[in-house]
Amino acid sequence: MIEFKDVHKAFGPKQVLRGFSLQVEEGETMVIIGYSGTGKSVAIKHIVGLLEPDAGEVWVDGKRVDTLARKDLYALRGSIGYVFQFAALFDSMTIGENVAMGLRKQGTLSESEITARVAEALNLVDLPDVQNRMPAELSGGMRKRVGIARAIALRPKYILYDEPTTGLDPVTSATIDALMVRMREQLGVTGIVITHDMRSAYTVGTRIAMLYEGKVRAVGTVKEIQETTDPLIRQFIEGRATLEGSAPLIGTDAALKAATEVGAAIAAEVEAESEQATARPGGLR
Ligand SMILES: Nc1ncnc2c1ncn2[C@@H]1O[C@H](COP(=O)(O)OP(=O)(O)OP(=O)(O)O)[C@@H](O)[C@H]1O
Repeated sequence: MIEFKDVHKAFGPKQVLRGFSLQVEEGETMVIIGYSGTGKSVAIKHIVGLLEPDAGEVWVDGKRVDTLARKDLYALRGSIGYVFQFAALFDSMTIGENVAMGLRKQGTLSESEITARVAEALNLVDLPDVQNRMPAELSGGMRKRVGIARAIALRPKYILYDEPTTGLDPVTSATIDALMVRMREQLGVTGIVITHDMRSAYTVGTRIAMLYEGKVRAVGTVKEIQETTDPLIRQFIEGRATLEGSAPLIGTDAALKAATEVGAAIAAEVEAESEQATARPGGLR
């Protein structure tokens, strides 16, 4: 189990986490949603000890991460796969070498065992034939799948996915979603997924938590989140417009009306412009 207990984290004067508490049970996939810059990545970096809380506790597998000795922290990291936002493959290494890297670092397997483990991981992400290719030869979606293969090659108990489908087309995103579901169903991996993609959240999440102003605003099953009456969560999951950057407007009728008016004004201007252009000799270019 992974547990955050009343975690606080600030960077200088910027308070990012302000009493963040969340429990992730064995075998589930917890999706964390929330506005950009609210601290989702900051939260999951605490799980692998990349960040330390200013106050509060972070527990993984019965161990308190934020007070672990370095040696024990490294051992714990061996049980956690981290799929980074931008795949983060080494360009100068082949795909096979990239996937094998963590296994070599662990130093517990023979070369033939590593070869077998790399092949198995690439098979699991449906990329059996790319071992000798270089990262630059692969599409963004394929690189993300390699990132997942690299994480699962270590047979982790937990996988943290930071925006795994960002920047991918809908079909490739669906493939990545299916892979995340496969990791849970076939390998029993406990996962945490940070995403802005609500379709992905509904597909892969056993539960969804929304982070807002440094705390968990709500956590529940997909159905519970979809049926929430909390206006702030509804606005987020429905992707309704705000006019103030990422600052959410509650009582969105006014926001929606204003956005519609702006949209209508732009449409009218474009229409007037094209009418003038058609009236001009030569018409529209
Ligand atoms: N190492 C750091 N030093 C200083 N500030 C940081 C550091 N890491 C994160 N922050 C700040 O903490 C805030 C939260 O960042 P974080 O990356 O967790 O947001 P996020 O919710 O994951 O956003 P996004 O959805 O855009 O990825 C941001 O304002 C960011 O600039």
